[in-house]
Amino acid sequence: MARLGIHQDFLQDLIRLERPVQQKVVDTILKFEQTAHAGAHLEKLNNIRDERLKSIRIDRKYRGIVLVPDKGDQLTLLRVDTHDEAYAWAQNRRVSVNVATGHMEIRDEAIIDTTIEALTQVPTERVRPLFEHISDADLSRLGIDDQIRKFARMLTDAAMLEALEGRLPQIQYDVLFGLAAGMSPEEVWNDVVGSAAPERIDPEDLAAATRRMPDKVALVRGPDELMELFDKPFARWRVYLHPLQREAAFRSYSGAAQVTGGPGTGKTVAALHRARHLARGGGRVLLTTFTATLTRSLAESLRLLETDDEILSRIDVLTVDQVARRVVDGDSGKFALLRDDEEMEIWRRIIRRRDLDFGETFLREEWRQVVLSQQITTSDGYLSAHRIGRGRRLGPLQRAQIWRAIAEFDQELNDRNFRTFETVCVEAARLLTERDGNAYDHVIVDEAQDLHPVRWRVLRAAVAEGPDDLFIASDTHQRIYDNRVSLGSVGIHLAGRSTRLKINYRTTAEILAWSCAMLAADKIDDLDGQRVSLSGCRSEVHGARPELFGGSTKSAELAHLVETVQSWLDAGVQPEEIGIAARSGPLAQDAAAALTRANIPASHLTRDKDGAEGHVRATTMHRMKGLEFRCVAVIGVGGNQVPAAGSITPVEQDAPTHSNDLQRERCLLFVACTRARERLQVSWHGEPSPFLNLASG
Ligand SMILES: Nc1ncnc2c1ncn2[C@@H]1O[C@H](COP(=O)(O)OP(=O)(O)OP(=O)(O)O)[C@@H](O)[C@H]1O
Repeated sequence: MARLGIHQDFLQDLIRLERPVQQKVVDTILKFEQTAHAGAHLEKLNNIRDERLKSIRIDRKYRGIVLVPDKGDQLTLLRVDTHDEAYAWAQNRRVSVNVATGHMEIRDEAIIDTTIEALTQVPTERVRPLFEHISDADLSRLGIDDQIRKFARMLTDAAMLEALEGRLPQIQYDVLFGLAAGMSPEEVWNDVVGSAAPERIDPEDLAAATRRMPDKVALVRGPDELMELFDKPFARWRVYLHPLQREAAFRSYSGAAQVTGGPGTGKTVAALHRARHLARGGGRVLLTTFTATLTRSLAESLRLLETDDEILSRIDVLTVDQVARRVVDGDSGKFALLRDDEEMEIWRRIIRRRDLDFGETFLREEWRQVVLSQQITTSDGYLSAHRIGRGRRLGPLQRAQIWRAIAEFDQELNDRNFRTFETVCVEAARLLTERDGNAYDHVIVDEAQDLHPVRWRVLRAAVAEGPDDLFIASDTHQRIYDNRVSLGSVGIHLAGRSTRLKINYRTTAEILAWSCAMLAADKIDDLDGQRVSLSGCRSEVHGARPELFGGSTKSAELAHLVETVQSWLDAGVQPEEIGIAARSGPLAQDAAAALTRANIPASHLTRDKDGAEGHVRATTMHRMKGLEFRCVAVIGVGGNQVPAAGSITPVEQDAPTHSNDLQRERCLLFVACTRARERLQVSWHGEPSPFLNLASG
């Protein structure tokens, strides 16, 4: 029986159609699938360049254009439009197989032919061809076919290429664009084409080409699923998975495995599919991450993916702290959990009592990052400990002083039955290790780059070492807290079981490139200690460049913000599709207040308060993690605010920590900027932040 696949680009068009037309498309697809002889519904088109394009009747007014490959029984719906528009579209198009990627691609052959014809008439003797330095062999290797090569050889500047954007096959356009921008063929291969095609490519075999791109063409499991896709267009990830996402999510691993990749490359999506896959296999699954806000959004997404309550009941979506708390609560009765400010007060008291020459933040971080991280329990252990990443050198006398302060802190917690999240985790890891039987069969960790070693130990102890035990999604370019870990040191060994995702589905190529440039000089390792870079992370969607604005005062900046938000609303963006990020909570609050004063509904998102429906959301850069918006304004990116002075260790006190702090602040700005799907505005008042590349906005 023939089946009809749906091309993603077509879905985007369909979302704009009226509801009754959408319903008729669904009915047509259903009818099509129920008929043994697919050809019964398809009509031949006249005056067509590509005979494999046929038409399907939706109703009196609308037609669909379907690709019918020469062999195979999967047809693909490429477009739905009014009768005349659909026919005009099909008449000019040709579908082909890209010989580098093996994917199906579509071009407006008519306009490319006309352009070549027009360029033939233009005398070019004195102008250098744009791709003079690139050989034919390189162009072919990068998947440029005869027609596009002929066109490319006539170009003398990049604007001529850009004029045909959307008309050339997308990958071939991106290849030429990269070369025109000065990238070498090798760089273009890595960045645009990606990994080599998995098998020998037959340029005539469209059926195989379609199968190779499940993230673009998908079979939908029935009319309900299709209708839901129209309702929730941003939930397309439930159906369209890239082959690498599919592999990461559904593969069986002999031990712990990880998925990495730049922002928006679908790591969370892979983690969600994996959670469902393992739960469907009967396992008890923990899906976890580091903040409650993130678990709320994971739980919501999971409910989009899986509706069967029985399967859902096998998946716990909890922060690591919640897991630890459950274990400890069940075992040791009531205790008081210290708030951050209460903990700092205890450290301050100890410093006063002992007349120490260290600040409370330094002592607390020494305790967290050296003592707890390395599970140090004796003064000798601390005297000989490596203090990697802590910078400031300490002599034996200072170490002895610090150790006594830490012992006093421990004592006070014990005497008063106080705990911090870290000590709860330490206890939970111990209890889980002592217990017979593990809490879970599989643990899946999202945003893993931000977990402290004590939390990793809880996770390690919650699942027995073995096949499919831990699945870790992370991007160390997005580390926004100070927690660094090498997985080996907490008993997690990946042994090369790692998948790197490269296609960004969230952000436009323009926003992504601008944001990635901010981290270009940073040296960043992954959780397994391997150097990683963002090169190769790309987006296939193009849009406006980020806008930059500097105001002379804070009120001028906020006034500009109000204007920008109003212009986005006027263009049809819904208020809840707009996010405002600031380095500090008070500035986010001021932004929400300025918008409200201008009669734009806005709320300030905090730890306990999600934004109201129908409101623009303003929050801190930290809280932006895990969110995404069509339009994002990152505000207050001034020299005095980003990096935040209070978060940077002075260079003269500790140079390595100073540069770690700067990197973390850059990553934070990077995270905020990469939450934008379509539009990004970055603004400041006074001097701009040194992190901003003002030339490239
Ligand atoms: N295969 C896909 N097809 C379409 N959209 C996708 C696909 N995979 C992911 N997306 C969409 O891309 C966006 C980013 O996905 P996701 O949050 O999983 O990325 P991420 O790598 O976890 O991002 P980050 O690291 O920035 O938090 C989401 O809107 C998601 O719906």
